[in-house]
Amino acid sequence: MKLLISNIKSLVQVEETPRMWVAGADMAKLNCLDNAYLLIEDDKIADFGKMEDMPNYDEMEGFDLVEEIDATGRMVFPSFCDSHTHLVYAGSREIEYTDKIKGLSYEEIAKRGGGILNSAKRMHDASEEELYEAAMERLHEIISMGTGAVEIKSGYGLSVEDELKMLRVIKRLKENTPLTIKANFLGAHAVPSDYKGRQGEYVDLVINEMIPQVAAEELADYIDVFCDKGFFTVEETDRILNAGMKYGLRAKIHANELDYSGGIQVGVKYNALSVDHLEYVGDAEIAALKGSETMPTVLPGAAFFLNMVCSPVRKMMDAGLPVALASDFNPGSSPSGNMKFILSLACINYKMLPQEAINATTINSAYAMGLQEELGSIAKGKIANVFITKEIPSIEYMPYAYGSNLIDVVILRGQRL
Ligand SMILES: N=CN[C@@H](CCC(=O)O)C(=O)O
Ligand SMILES: [Zn+2]
Repeated sequence: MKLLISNIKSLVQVEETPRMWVAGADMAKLNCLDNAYLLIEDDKIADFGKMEDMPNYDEMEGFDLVEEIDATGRMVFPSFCDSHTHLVYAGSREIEYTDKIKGLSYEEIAKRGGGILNSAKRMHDASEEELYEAAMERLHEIISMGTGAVEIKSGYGLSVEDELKMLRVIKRLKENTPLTIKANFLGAHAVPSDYKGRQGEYVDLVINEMIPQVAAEELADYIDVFCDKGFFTVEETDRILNAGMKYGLRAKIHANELDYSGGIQVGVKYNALSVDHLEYVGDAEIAALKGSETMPTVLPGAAFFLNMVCSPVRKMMDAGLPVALASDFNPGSSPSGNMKFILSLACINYKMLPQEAINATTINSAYAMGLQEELGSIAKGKIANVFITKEIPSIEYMPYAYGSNLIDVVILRGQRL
Protein backbone atom coordinates (compact mmCIF):
# COMPACT_ATOMS: atom_id res chain seq x y z
CA MET A 1 0.00 0.00 0.00
CA LYS A 2 1.35 3.41 -0.98
CA LEU A 3 0.58 6.86 0.36
CA LEU A 4 1.88 9.97 -1.37
CA ILE A 5 2.06 13.38 0.27
CA SER A 6 2.62 16.04 -2.39
CA ASN A 7 3.15 19.81 -2.55
CA ILE A 8 4.64 19.87 0.95
CA LYS A 9 5.58 23.42 1.85
CA SER A 10 8.55 22.12 3.83
CA LEU A 11 9.64 18.56 4.58
CA VAL A 12 11.39 18.92 7.93
CA GLN A 13 14.39 17.00 9.33
CA VAL A 14 15.39 15.30 6.10
CA GLU A 15 18.34 12.94 6.46
CA GLU A 16 20.37 11.81 3.43
CA THR A 17 23.06 10.00 5.43
CA PRO A 18 22.29 8.31 8.72
CA ARG A 19 23.41 10.07 11.87
CA MET A 20 23.73 8.82 15.41
CA TRP A 21 22.70 12.20 16.83
CA VAL A 22 23.20 15.92 16.27
CA ALA A 23 25.61 17.72 18.62
CA GLY A 24 27.02 21.13 19.46
CA ALA A 25 26.82 23.81 16.76
CA ASP A 26 25.18 21.31 14.38
CA MET A 27 22.08 21.38 16.53
CA ALA A 28 21.19 24.74 14.97
CA LYS A 29 21.14 23.12 11.53
CA LEU A 30 17.89 21.56 10.41
CA ASN A 31 17.80 20.03 6.98
CA CYS A 32 14.52 20.83 5.22
CA LEU A 33 13.28 20.39 1.64
CA ASP A 34 10.87 23.03 0.39
CA ASN A 35 8.14 22.19 -2.13
CA ALA A 36 8.60 18.49 -1.59
CA TYR A 37 6.89 15.13 -1.80
CA LEU A 38 7.03 12.10 0.49
CA LEU A 39 6.19 8.57 -0.59
CA ILE A 40 5.26 6.00 2.06
CA GLU A 41 5.11 2.31 1.23
CA ASP A 42 3.47 0.06 3.80
CA ASP A 43 4.93 1.21 7.12
CA LYS A 44 8.16 2.75 5.79
CA ILE A 45 9.37 5.92 4.13
CA ALA A 46 10.07 4.85 0.53
CA ASP A 47 11.14 8.08 -1.14
CA PHE A 48 11.11 11.86 -0.92
CA GLY A 49 12.42 14.80 -2.89
CA LYS A 50 11.56 18.09 -4.55
CA MET A 51 8.24 18.27 -6.40
CA GLU A 52 10.05 19.05 -9.65
CA ASP A 53 11.89 15.72 -9.36
CA MET A 54 8.85 13.64 -8.40
CA PRO A 55 8.47 10.60 -10.66
CA ASN A 56 5.25 10.41 -12.63
CA TYR A 57 3.71 7.75 -10.43
CA ASP A 58 0.40 7.74 -12.35
CA GLU A 59 2.12 6.36 -15.40
CA MET A 60 4.20 3.77 -13.61
CA GLU A 61 3.10 0.25 -14.33
CA GLY A 62 1.88 -1.70 -11.32
CA PHE A 63 2.13 1.34 -9.06
CA ASP A 64 -0.80 0.91 -6.66
CA LEU A 65 -1.15 4.31 -5.06
CA VAL A 66 -3.88 4.10 -2.45
CA GLU A 67 -4.05 7.66 -1.23
CA GLU A 68 -2.62 11.04 -2.12
CA ILE A 69 -2.64 13.97 0.29
CA ASP A 70 -2.13 17.43 -1.16
CA ALA A 71 -0.20 19.28 1.57
CA THR A 72 -0.15 22.70 -0.07
CA GLY A 73 0.80 25.32 2.55
CA ARG A 74 1.50 22.66 5.15
CA MET A 75 4.67 21.09 6.51
CA VAL A 76 5.59 17.50 7.26
CA PHE A 77 7.60 16.65 10.37
CA PRO A 78 8.90 13.32 11.62
CA SER A 79 6.84 12.44 14.70
CA PHE A 80 8.22 13.55 18.04
CA CYS A 81 10.15 10.96 20.03
CA ASP A 82 9.40 11.31 23.72
CA SER A 83 12.23 9.51 25.50
CA HIS A 84 11.20 10.01 29.15
CA THR A 85 7.69 9.47 30.54
CA HIS A 86 5.89 7.87 33.47
CA LEU A 87 2.54 7.71 31.73
CA VAL A 88 1.25 4.56 33.40
CA TYR A 89 -0.18 5.88 36.65
CA ALA A 90 -3.33 5.79 38.73
CA GLY A 91 -5.01 9.07 39.59
CA SER A 92 -3.91 12.65 39.29
CA ARG A 93 -2.15 14.68 42.00
CA GLU A 94 -3.65 18.15 41.80
CA ILE A 95 -3.75 18.41 45.62
CA GLU A 96 0.05 18.54 45.61
CA TYR A 97 -0.20 21.09 42.87
CA THR A 98 -1.95 23.37 45.33
CA ASP A 99 0.68 22.57 47.99
CA LYS A 100 3.33 23.64 45.50
CA ILE A 101 1.49 26.88 44.83
CA LYS A 102 1.54 27.46 48.60
CA GLY A 103 5.31 27.12 48.50
CA LEU A 104 6.17 23.55 49.53
CA SER A 105 9.18 22.15 47.71
CA TYR A 106 9.29 18.88 45.78
CA GLU A 107 11.41 17.36 48.55
CA GLU A 108 9.06 18.61 51.30
CA ILE A 109 6.06 17.11 49.53
CA ALA A 110 7.95 13.83 49.11
CA LYS A 111 8.90 13.81 52.83
CA ARG A 112 5.21 14.19 53.81
CA GLY A 113 4.38 10.97 51.96
CA GLY A 114 3.17 12.83 48.91
CA GLY A 115 4.87 12.74 45.57
CA ILE A 116 5.93 9.38 44.23
CA LEU A 117 4.68 7.53 47.35
CA ASN A 118 1.22 8.98 46.81
CA SER A 119 1.20 7.51 43.30
CA ALA A 120 2.57 4.22 44.65
CA LYS A 121 -0.41 3.89 47.01
CA ARG A 122 -2.85 4.43 44.17
CA MET A 123 -0.88 2.11 41.90
CA HIS A 124 -1.23 -0.66 44.48
CA ASP A 125 -5.02 -0.24 44.57
CA ALA A 126 -5.51 -0.09 40.81
CA SER A 127 -6.19 -3.13 38.64
CA GLU A 128 -4.10 -3.90 35.59
CA GLU A 129 -7.15 -3.25 33.45
CA GLU A 130 -7.78 0.20 34.96
CA LEU A 131 -4.14 1.15 34.48
CA TYR A 132 -4.17 -0.09 30.91
CA GLU A 133 -7.32 1.84 29.98
CA ALA A 134 -6.09 5.09 31.52
CA ALA A 135 -2.65 4.81 29.94
CA MET A 136 -4.14 3.96 26.53
CA GLU A 137 -6.18 7.14 26.73
CA ARG A 138 -2.98 9.09 27.41
CA LEU A 139 -1.33 7.38 24.46
CA HIS A 140 -4.18 8.48 22.20
CA GLU A 141 -3.76 12.00 23.48
CA ILE A 142 -0.02 12.14 22.77
CA ILE A 143 -0.51 10.55 19.35
CA SER A 144 -2.90 13.38 18.46
CA MET A 145 -0.22 15.84 19.59
CA GLY A 146 2.40 14.42 17.23
CA THR A 147 4.29 11.83 19.25
CA GLY A 148 5.31 8.67 17.39
CA ALA A 149 7.56 6.93 19.92
CA VAL A 150 7.55 6.98 23.68
CA GLU A 151 9.55 5.52 26.55
CA ILE A 152 7.46 4.54 29.57
CA LYS A 153 8.88 3.83 33.03
CA SER A 154 7.65 1.72 35.88
CA GLY A 155 8.49 3.17 39.29
CA TYR A 156 5.13 3.73 40.96
CA GLY A 157 4.93 0.08 42.03
CA LEU A 158 7.86 -0.07 44.47
CA SER A 159 7.12 -3.72 45.31
CA VAL A 160 7.91 -6.79 43.25
CA GLU A 161 4.26 -7.39 42.50
CA ASP A 162 3.34 -3.81 41.61
CA GLU A 163 6.46 -3.09 39.55
CA LEU A 164 5.69 -6.21 37.51
CA LYS A 165 2.08 -5.10 37.22
CA MET A 166 3.16 -1.74 35.75
CA LEU A 167 5.59 -3.37 33.33
CA ARG A 168 2.96 -5.87 32.16
CA VAL A 169 0.68 -2.94 31.42
CA ILE A 170 3.46 -1.33 29.35
CA LYS A 171 3.93 -4.62 27.50
CA ARG A 172 0.21 -4.70 26.65
CA LEU A 173 0.38 -1.09 25.48
CA LYS A 174 3.31 -2.01 23.23
CA GLU A 175 1.29 -4.79 21.66
CA ASN A 176 -1.80 -2.72 21.03
CA THR A 177 -0.70 0.62 19.64
CA PRO A 178 1.05 1.78 16.47
CA LEU A 179 3.35 3.89 18.66
CA THR A 180 6.85 2.53 19.21
CA ILE A 181 7.21 2.01 22.96
CA LYS A 182 10.30 1.30 25.05
CA ALA A 183 9.87 0.06 28.63
CA ASN A 184 12.16 1.23 31.43
CA PHE A 185 12.29 -0.53 34.82
CA LEU A 186 12.49 2.09 37.58
CA GLY A 187 12.18 0.06 40.77
CA ALA A 188 14.57 2.52 42.43
CA HIS A 189 12.31 5.55 42.03
CA ALA A 190 11.72 6.08 45.77
CA VAL A 191 11.98 4.06 48.96
CA PRO A 192 8.47 2.73 49.77
CA SER A 193 7.00 3.56 53.20
CA ASP A 194 7.32 -0.03 54.50
CA TYR A 195 11.09 0.18 53.92
CA LYS A 196 11.47 3.55 55.71
CA GLY A 197 14.85 3.56 57.44
CA ARG A 198 15.85 0.40 55.58
CA GLN A 199 16.87 1.84 52.24
CA GLY A 200 19.70 -0.69 51.82
CA GLU A 201 17.24 -3.55 52.13
CA TYR A 202 15.03 -2.01 49.47
CA VAL A 203 18.03 -1.73 47.15
CA ASP A 204 18.69 -5.43 47.83
CA LEU A 205 15.09 -6.20 46.89
CA VAL A 206 15.49 -4.32 43.60
CA ILE A 207 18.71 -6.17 42.83
CA ASN A 208 17.90 -9.67 44.06
CA GLU A 209 14.23 -9.99 43.24
CA MET A 210 12.92 -7.30 40.95
CA ILE A 211 15.66 -7.27 38.30
CA PRO A 212 15.77 -11.08 37.83
CA GLN A 213 11.97 -11.27 37.51
CA VAL A 214 11.76 -8.32 35.15
CA ALA A 215 14.45 -9.93 33.00
CA ALA A 216 12.88 -13.39 33.14
CA GLU A 217 9.59 -12.03 31.80
CA GLU A 218 11.46 -9.77 29.33
CA LEU A 219 9.44 -6.82 30.54
CA ALA A 220 12.00 -4.02 30.19
CA ASP A 221 14.35 -2.60 27.61
CA TYR A 222 16.17 -0.35 30.09
CA ILE A 223 16.89 0.17 33.77
CA ASP A 224 16.52 3.44 35.65
CA VAL A 225 17.41 4.84 39.10
CA PHE A 226 16.48 8.20 40.62
CA CYS A 227 20.04 9.10 41.61
CA ASP A 228 19.59 12.32 43.51
CA LYS A 229 19.62 14.07 46.86
CA GLY A 230 17.04 12.44 49.16
CA PHE A 231 16.51 9.47 46.84
CA PHE A 232 19.24 6.98 45.81
CA THR A 233 22.98 7.49 46.32
CA VAL A 234 25.73 7.03 43.76
CA GLU A 235 26.81 3.80 45.50
CA GLU A 236 23.28 2.40 45.41
CA THR A 237 22.90 3.46 41.79
CA ASP A 238 26.21 1.80 40.95
CA ARG A 239 25.05 -1.48 42.48
CA ILE A 240 21.69 -1.39 40.73
CA LEU A 241 23.09 -0.49 37.29
CA ASN A 242 25.74 -3.16 37.67
CA ALA A 243 23.08 -5.76 38.45
CA GLY A 244 20.91 -4.56 35.56
CA MET A 245 23.83 -4.74 33.15
CA LYS A 246 24.31 -8.42 33.99
CA TYR A 247 20.76 -9.00 32.76
CA GLY A 248 21.32 -6.99 29.58
CA LEU A 249 19.44 -3.90 30.81
CA ARG A 250 21.12 -0.71 29.65
CA ALA A 251 20.83 2.31 31.93
CA LYS A 252 18.72 5.39 31.28
CA ILE A 253 18.66 7.26 34.56
CA HIS A 254 17.32 10.25 36.49
CA ALA A 255 20.25 12.43 37.50
CA ASN A 256 21.10 15.86 38.87
CA GLU A 257 17.58 17.20 39.16
CA LEU A 258 17.90 18.30 42.77
CA ASP A 259 21.66 18.64 43.21
CA TYR A 260 25.10 17.80 41.83
CA SER A 261 24.31 14.20 42.69
CA GLY A 262 27.08 12.31 40.89
CA GLY A 263 24.32 10.70 38.85
CA ILE A 264 25.74 11.86 35.54
CA GLN A 265 29.16 10.37 36.29
CA VAL A 266 27.79 7.02 37.43
CA GLY A 267 25.49 6.95 34.40
CA VAL A 268 28.41 7.54 32.04
CA LYS A 269 30.43 4.90 33.91
CA TYR A 270 27.76 2.35 32.94
CA ASN A 271 27.47 3.70 29.38
CA ALA A 272 23.92 4.85 30.06
CA LEU A 273 21.92 5.56 26.95
CA SER A 274 20.77 8.79 28.55
CA VAL A 275 20.98 10.77 31.76
CA ASP A 276 17.86 12.82 32.32
CA HIS A 277 16.73 16.05 34.07
CA LEU A 278 20.20 17.68 34.49
CA GLU A 279 19.28 20.90 36.28
CA TYR A 280 22.66 20.74 38.05
CA VAL A 281 25.42 20.44 35.45
CA GLY A 282 28.86 21.98 35.86
CA ASP A 283 32.25 21.55 34.25
CA ALA A 284 32.85 18.14 35.87
CA GLU A 285 29.55 16.78 34.54
CA ILE A 286 30.21 18.15 31.06
CA ALA A 287 33.70 16.63 31.10
CA ALA A 288 32.18 13.26 32.03
CA LEU A 289 29.67 13.44 29.18
CA LYS A 290 32.24 14.52 26.55
CA GLY A 291 33.31 11.57 24.43
CA SER A 292 30.66 9.30 25.97
CA GLU A 293 27.72 7.64 24.21
CA THR A 294 25.28 9.01 26.78
CA MET A 295 22.62 11.47 25.65
CA PRO A 296 22.06 14.40 28.03
CA THR A 297 18.28 14.71 28.19
CA VAL A 298 16.51 17.75 29.53
CA LEU A 299 12.89 17.80 30.73
CA PRO A 300 11.60 21.36 30.43
CA GLY A 301 8.06 20.41 31.47
CA ALA A 302 9.16 19.29 34.94
CA ALA A 303 11.37 22.35 35.48
CA PHE A 304 8.49 24.59 34.38
CA PHE A 305 5.88 22.83 36.51
CA LEU A 306 8.11 22.71 39.60
CA ASN A 307 9.53 26.18 38.98
CA MET A 308 13.10 24.89 39.13
CA VAL A 309 16.32 26.26 37.74
CA CYS A 310 16.84 25.53 34.07
CA SER A 311 19.45 23.06 32.93
CA PRO A 312 22.46 24.83 31.31
CA VAL A 313 21.59 23.59 27.85
CA ARG A 314 23.56 26.29 26.01
CA LYS A 315 26.68 25.47 28.00
CA MET A 316 26.33 21.80 27.07
CA MET A 317 25.83 22.57 23.39
CA ASP A 318 28.74 25.05 23.41
CA ALA A 319 30.87 22.22 24.78
CA GLY A 320 29.94 20.19 21.71
CA LEU A 321 27.44 17.89 23.42
CA PRO A 322 24.14 16.73 21.96
CA VAL A 323 20.96 17.46 23.90
CA ALA A 324 17.61 15.66 23.79
CA LEU A 325 14.30 16.91 25.14
CA ALA A 326 11.44 14.85 26.56
CA SER A 327 8.11 15.55 28.26
CA ASP A 328 8.52 13.61 31.54
CA PHE A 329 4.74 13.05 31.37
CA ASN A 330 3.81 12.03 34.95
CA PRO A 331 1.17 12.95 37.53
CA GLY A 332 3.51 14.77 39.90
CA SER A 333 6.03 16.95 38.13
CA SER A 334 4.85 17.19 34.54
CA PRO A 335 1.23 16.26 33.88
CA SER A 336 1.45 16.75 30.12
CA GLY A 337 2.90 14.83 27.20
CA ASN A 338 2.58 17.72 24.76
CA MET A 339 5.90 17.73 22.92
CA LYS A 340 5.01 20.82 20.93
CA PHE A 341 4.75 22.69 24.23
CA ILE A 342 8.14 21.24 25.18
CA LEU A 343 9.50 22.87 22.01
CA SER A 344 8.10 26.20 23.16
CA LEU A 345 9.46 25.84 26.71
CA ALA A 346 12.89 24.93 25.32
CA CYS A 347 12.94 28.06 23.17
CA ILE A 348 11.54 30.44 25.78
CA ASN A 349 13.15 29.19 29.00
CA TYR A 350 16.36 27.60 27.70
CA LYS A 351 16.99 29.99 24.81
CA MET A 352 17.19 27.12 22.36
CA LEU A 353 16.64 28.03 18.72
CA PRO A 354 13.58 26.37 17.17
CA GLN A 355 15.93 24.31 14.98
CA GLU A 356 17.87 23.13 18.05
CA ALA A 357 14.68 22.23 19.86
CA ILE A 358 13.36 20.29 16.85
CA ASN A 359 16.61 18.31 16.62
CA ALA A 360 16.36 17.65 20.35
CA THR A 361 12.79 16.29 20.11
CA THR A 362 13.33 14.16 17.01
CA ILE A 363 16.69 12.61 16.09
CA ASN A 364 18.33 13.13 19.49
CA SER A 365 15.38 11.87 21.50
CA ALA A 366 15.18 8.90 19.11
CA TYR A 367 18.79 8.14 20.08
CA ALA A 368 17.84 8.41 23.75
CA MET A 369 15.46 5.48 23.13
CA GLY A 370 17.86 3.50 20.95
CA LEU A 371 15.69 4.26 17.93
CA GLN A 372 17.84 6.56 15.80
CA GLU A 373 18.04 4.01 12.99
CA GLU A 374 14.27 3.63 12.83
CA LEU A 375 12.76 6.99 13.74
CA GLY A 376 13.52 10.65 14.41
CA SER A 377 13.99 11.90 10.85
CA ILE A 378 12.71 11.67 7.30
CA ALA A 379 14.99 9.06 5.78
CA LYS A 380 14.45 6.23 3.34
CA GLY A 381 13.71 2.97 5.13
CA LYS A 382 12.73 4.58 8.42
CA ILE A 383 9.34 3.90 9.98
CA ALA A 384 6.73 6.22 8.47
CA ASN A 385 5.74 8.09 11.61
CA VAL A 386 5.09 11.67 10.54
CA PHE A 387 2.61 14.47 11.03
CA ILE A 388 1.28 17.09 8.66
CA THR A 389 0.83 20.53 10.13
CA LYS A 390 -1.98 22.97 9.52
CA GLU A 391 -1.03 25.86 7.22
CA ILE A 392 1.84 27.61 8.97
CA PRO A 393 4.14 30.38 7.75
CA SER A 394 7.46 28.98 8.98
CA ILE A 395 9.16 26.32 11.10
CA GLU A 396 9.65 28.90 13.86
CA TYR A 397 5.86 29.25 14.06
CA MET A 398 5.63 25.80 15.68
CA PRO A 399 7.17 26.77 19.05
CA TYR A 400 6.06 30.41 18.70
CA ALA A 401 2.32 29.62 18.63
CA TYR A 402 2.69 27.81 21.93
CA GLY A 403 -0.98 27.35 22.69
CA SER A 404 -2.25 26.41 19.25
CA ASN A 405 -2.82 22.91 18.00
CA LEU A 406 -1.03 23.02 14.66
CA ILE A 407 -1.11 19.30 13.95
CA ASP A 408 -3.57 18.37 11.24
CA VAL A 409 -2.89 14.79 10.14
CA VAL A 410 -1.04 12.06 12.02
CA ILE A 411 0.46 9.10 10.17
CA LEU A 412 1.87 6.20 12.18
CA ARG A 413 3.48 3.18 10.52
CA GLY A 414 2.20 4.46 7.20
CA GLN A 415 -1.42 4.58 8.37
CA ARG A 416 -3.32 7.82 8.47
CA LEU A 417 -5.10 8.00 11.85
N1 LIG B 1 12.22 12.96 39.38
C1 LIG B 1 11.77 11.86 39.59
N2 LIG B 1 10.66 11.29 39.10
C2 LIG B 1 9.64 11.92 38.34
C3 LIG B 1 8.61 12.50 39.22
C4 LIG B 1 7.56 11.58 39.43
C5 LIG B 1 6.52 12.04 40.39
O1 LIG B 1 6.61 13.09 41.04
O2 LIG B 1 5.56 11.30 40.41
C6 LIG B 1 10.20 12.91 37.37
O3 LIG B 1 10.92 12.48 36.47
O4 LIG B 1 9.94 14.11 37.42
ZN1 LIG C 1 11.16 10.92 35.31
